[in-house]
Amino acid sequence: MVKQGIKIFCRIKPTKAKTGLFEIDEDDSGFPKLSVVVPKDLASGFINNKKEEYSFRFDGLFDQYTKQDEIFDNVAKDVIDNCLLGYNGTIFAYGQTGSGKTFTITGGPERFIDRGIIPRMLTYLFEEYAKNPGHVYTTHISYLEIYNESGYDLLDPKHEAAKLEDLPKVSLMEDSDGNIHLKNLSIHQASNEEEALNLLFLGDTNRMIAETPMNQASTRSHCIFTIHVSVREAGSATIRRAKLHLVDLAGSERVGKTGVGGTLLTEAKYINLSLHYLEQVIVALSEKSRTHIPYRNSMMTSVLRDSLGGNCMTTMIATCSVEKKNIDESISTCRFAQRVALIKNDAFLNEEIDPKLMIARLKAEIQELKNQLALATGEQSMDELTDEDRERLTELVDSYIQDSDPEATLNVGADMRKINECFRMLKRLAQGKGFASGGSRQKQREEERMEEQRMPNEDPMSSIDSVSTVNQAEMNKMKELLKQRDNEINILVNMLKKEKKRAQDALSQLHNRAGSHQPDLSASSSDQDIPNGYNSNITSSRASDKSQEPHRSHGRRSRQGRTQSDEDYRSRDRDRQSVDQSDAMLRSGDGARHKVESSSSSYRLKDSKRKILGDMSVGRQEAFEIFRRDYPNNAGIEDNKQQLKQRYSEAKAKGQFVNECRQNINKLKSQIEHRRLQLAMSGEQDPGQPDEVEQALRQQMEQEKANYKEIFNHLRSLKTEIEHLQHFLEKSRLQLQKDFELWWAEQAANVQAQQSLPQPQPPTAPPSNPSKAWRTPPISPLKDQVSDHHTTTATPHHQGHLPQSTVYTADPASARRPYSGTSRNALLGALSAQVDRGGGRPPVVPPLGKPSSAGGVEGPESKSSSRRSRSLVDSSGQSAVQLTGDKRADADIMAFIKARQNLLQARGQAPR
Ligand SMILES: Nc1ncnc2c1ncn2[C@@H]1O[C@H](COP(=O)(O)OP(=O)(O)OP(=O)(O)O)[C@@H](O)[C@H]1O
Repeated sequence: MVKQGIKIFCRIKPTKAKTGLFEIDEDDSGFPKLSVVVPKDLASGFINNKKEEYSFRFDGLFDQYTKQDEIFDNVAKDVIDNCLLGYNGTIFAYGQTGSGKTFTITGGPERFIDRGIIPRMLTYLFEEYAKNPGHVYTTHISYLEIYNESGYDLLDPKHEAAKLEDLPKVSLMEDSDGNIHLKNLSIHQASNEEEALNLLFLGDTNRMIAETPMNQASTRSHCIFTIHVSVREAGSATIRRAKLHLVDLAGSERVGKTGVGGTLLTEAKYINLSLHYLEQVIVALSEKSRTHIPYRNSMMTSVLRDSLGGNCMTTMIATCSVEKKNIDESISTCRFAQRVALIKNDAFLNEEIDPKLMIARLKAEIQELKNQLALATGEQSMDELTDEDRERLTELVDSYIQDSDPEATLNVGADMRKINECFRMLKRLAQGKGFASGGSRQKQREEERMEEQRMPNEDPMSSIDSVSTVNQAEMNKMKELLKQRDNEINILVNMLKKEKKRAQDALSQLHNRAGSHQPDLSASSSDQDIPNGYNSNITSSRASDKSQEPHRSHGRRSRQGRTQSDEDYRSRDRDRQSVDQSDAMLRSGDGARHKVESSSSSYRLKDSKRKILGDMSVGRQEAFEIFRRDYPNNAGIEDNKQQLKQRYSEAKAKGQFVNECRQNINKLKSQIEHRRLQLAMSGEQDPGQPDEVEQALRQQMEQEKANYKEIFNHLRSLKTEIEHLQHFLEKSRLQLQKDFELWWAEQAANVQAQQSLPQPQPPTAPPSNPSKAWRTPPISPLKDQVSDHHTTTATPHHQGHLPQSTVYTADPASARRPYSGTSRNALLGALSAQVDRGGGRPPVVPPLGKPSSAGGVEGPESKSSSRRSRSLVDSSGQSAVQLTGDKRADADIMAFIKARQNLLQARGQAPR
């Protein structure tokens, strides 16, 4: 058992603001110190505390320049290494909203280098597995989200969850021993890195889709990604199991800021009850006198029971923001961490006997006992011994006789039939008749060969005499020698036979192969010469369980009857498929065209645009296109697409190179084989002298292998990067779709509100950072418009009719940006076109910034446009367009009309 305090680390979030309030002191204590200087105006605001300087010690402190890989190396590696040894581990991130918890645990939303602890851990895990081929590993994954004391399974593969409540609900169960079980939480086996990452992607996507402005899930929910690892040494019955929780807690802010200037701190106010309960547990654990720890108060503390004061090696990462406005929260986070550091956990090795092996052992024992019983009662089995039984007995008797130890015993179990058979064999041997089984025949053959090896002039009688006088040890020695020679002869005979078939065209074949780009499928190459693990497929494979099993011996016929060349062929074929796949992806042209197919889930990525547009009406599609073009994240999406394209090209080139290396290795092997054969046949080879030609070939082969290894590793990391980029794109696609739908719904709602109220509403704009904008509490549109000169001011009366939950909290700059200039005209065009269609006109999509030939849309200065728009909506704001009677279609039409009017108003072209 290892008694260990919870380790605490602190990570400072990057900021452009120069605050000068924090200082990191790396003294010799091994525990760096974070000093926080509170400005006087803030210090007086702290409740019951007027201190101006605070200092906190941590096991490690990471400033704002620390990269994700450093965090992984310094915080996570230890935990995962211990997990592989059989110790449970937990890493949890704690800090206020927006301080970088998700960034640290899962990673940033766009760049590959920003991937967080979880994806890096999964990659590391499978790399470690590959390093230990003598061990059998299994990995299972679960992903739980806790929101408002309810648990949800994020690995629901249906991928249709529009709300958190659509996900399967997870509940807590406690067994009679007080152990907590999570009912309904699915657990998935991941046989390789790709499957594991796909599970993470699936969970993250479900998490994102389920997040709405109402529940602000990411801020107020806890997410627990759990990796279950089990490891067994090949042949051992002992199995080690460990659980690793990676926890992204809800935002920890606990105080409300009120008052003029927003600097006055009021009474502490919990916004998240479960974090309050977490604190209670931490406090109870840090007080030695406390016996009752209130784990049961919340679902999160129940799930993390072992991580807090139990059988686990736990690490906390406190995420802090150094900006002045966040200083109180950062101090609070650091204080919390100091308390956490006082908790002592008792981690022990989770070792048990593998039940399957135990059963096998018990079965053997039962059989033995049955045999003994039958022997004692005389009720022996009357079945004949099989040939296999006899062979085995012959081997046992033979090794018994050969054993020079006088104490050696012959143990064949309590089976009378076997005992009798052994007696029969021994009798035959004593009579000089030898074994009667296959084993004896082999012995006889050996003796005959010995006879043939004797000197031709030797008197047979005298040799018999001499044989009879040599002692047993010498005899054995000779037999061994004989066996060796036999083997050598056999090898040469086989080679000769092979050569007979191929000798005539061996050289021409070699030339042919050198000129061909196709892999040499006939080469009898052996994967023994390929470094371990390089035959593994770089593409996804369902049968990849094998990758976790100890490496099987190659170079001989496997149990399924496959030869090594078969394996080689298969392996090469897989490599080719991988390149082909990259090629196909590249050919598809559009980087957003996703080709990843997860083998563990039904998580499929498809053409993003088609997927979004699929069920939209034409007018909506047009509006969407414009929305997309002005979408604040569009630049990032395009950048990721370009990167993806680049990676595909790289992967394709590398894949070809790997194939070439493989072919070269096979060619060199054939050449070495051929050279040996030639020397053997010509008898020129001096056994004491290495052959220089062969050595040169070997050197070349080593070089090729090194190239192969290097490029293959590169290819593997490229593949991971490609998967991440694809995931980012898929996430962006979903976010874009979500934001568009919400914007659209808002327009429709505004129109409905407008129908009862003649005053117009200003347009709302997509958020500057859509994924985050939803998280902040809704702000009245009035607030935005005060600083937005391009929009009109809504009356408070109107706000009451706005769906508060869907109001964007975009900054004024971004609120203006999406609908300015040419895009504004284009959107206007799309809206007009839709309305026109409502009146029976053909759809018109005007070119950006140009007057529409069909008259649907004019440029900003066009008077006809504004004239026509007035005819669509009358001066009272009521629609002059005939509605269809269909609720949804009418809402669409009204949304267009409304949005159009808003835009015109913003430009001063429409009546208010
Ligand atoms: N170390 C960092 N480097 C670069 N960007 C960061 C870092 N930490 C956080 N960010 C960025 O800051 C924003 C907020 O971070 P993040 O979502 O991780 O916060 P959080 O603490 O998880 O918030 P919440 O409680 O709302 O979930 C994100 O856009 C993220 O990319």
